[in-house]
Amino acid sequence: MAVARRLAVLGVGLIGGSLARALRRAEAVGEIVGCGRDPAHLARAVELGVVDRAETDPAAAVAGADLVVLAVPLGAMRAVLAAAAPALAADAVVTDVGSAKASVIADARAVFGRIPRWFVPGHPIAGTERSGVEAAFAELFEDHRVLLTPVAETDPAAVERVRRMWEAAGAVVETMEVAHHDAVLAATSHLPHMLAYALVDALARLEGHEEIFRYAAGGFRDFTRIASSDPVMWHDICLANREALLGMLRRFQADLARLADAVEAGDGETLLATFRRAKAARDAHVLGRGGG
Ligand SMILES: NC(=O)c1ccc[n+]([C@@H]2O[C@H](COP(=O)([O-])OP(=O)(O)OC[C@H]3O[C@@H](n4cnc5c(N)ncnc54)[C@H](O)[C@@H]3O)[C@@H](O)[C@H]2O)c1
Ligand SMILES: O=C(O)C(=O)C[C@]1(C(=O)O)C=C[C@@H](O)C=C1
Repeated sequence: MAVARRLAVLGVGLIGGSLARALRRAEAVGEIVGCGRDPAHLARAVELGVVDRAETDPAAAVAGADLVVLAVPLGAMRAVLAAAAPALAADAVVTDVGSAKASVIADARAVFGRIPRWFVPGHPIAGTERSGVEAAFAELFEDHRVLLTPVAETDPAAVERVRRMWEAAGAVVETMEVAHHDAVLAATSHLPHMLAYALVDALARLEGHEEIFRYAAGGFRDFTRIASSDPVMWHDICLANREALLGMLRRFQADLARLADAVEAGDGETLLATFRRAKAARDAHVLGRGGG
């Protein structure tokens, strides 16, 4: 069943491009119009068949579109939404894919003076450490969760339209309260990215770090994969979700300090108890589960 006659994707990168590919493969949309800052990047998106045509002006991209997806970094959301706003069609539903939700809702309120009933905040819990349209693929969202965070003003019909869009892309859609979303993602996504960046950066600043990295094996590679993610994107996420992330960072600092104290005291019991509790939790809740 068609989700949109014309889909506008503002930000044709990993997420926006993957969604466009998925909806095209599902034959769920008519024309797909892309928008971005870089004409060469946009030309590539057209050349790859990810979008049918592309515009550098958000207003030109959304003109006549009945479904609009904001897929730019969080730091660009407000400017792009403001540029698109005057050209939004009366029947357009607008959603986003931002990794934090309160900040995007604040952006919508800043642009429109209220939270539009046709704006449905969303977040696909799926991705990779890569960026750009070349990294986009149709299967990215299959069996992964998408969290929609409607607020009191949000039109239920608009929520259902966005739900159908994600389901056409193969995702499993859930709704979540805004602050809870930002707290949960601070724990499961934003903190882990901070830790991966911090570890690699700490080692990279050591004297003789070349030798250290030479002897880094699978464990280091696994743990630090996400440190290859786009720094601007994660700069934006950390500042957009500052309060929730700070709470998790302070909690983690205290837990790490307790582990350091146990090492210093030769307190093997505390180390064993911690490691056993963590292994049991990961085996029970993370291993073997489907998507994000
Ligand atoms: N990467 C992930 O794993 C992941 C997962 C879920 C959600 N997200 C969210 O998706 C959004 C996009 O992330 P991505 O991974 O697709 O990034 P990306 O860098 O692959 O794509 C972003 C696109 O937006 C364009 N862009 C940037 N600033 C712009 C501007 N001012 N005007 C117009 N276009 C602009 C870029 O040219 C690029 O094409 C972010 O808000 C991010 O939080 C990312
Ligand atoms: O799999 C990855 O590489 C990701 O970073 C995806 C990931 C995450 O798991 O933290 C990153 C950002 C998102 O907002 C959602 C998912």
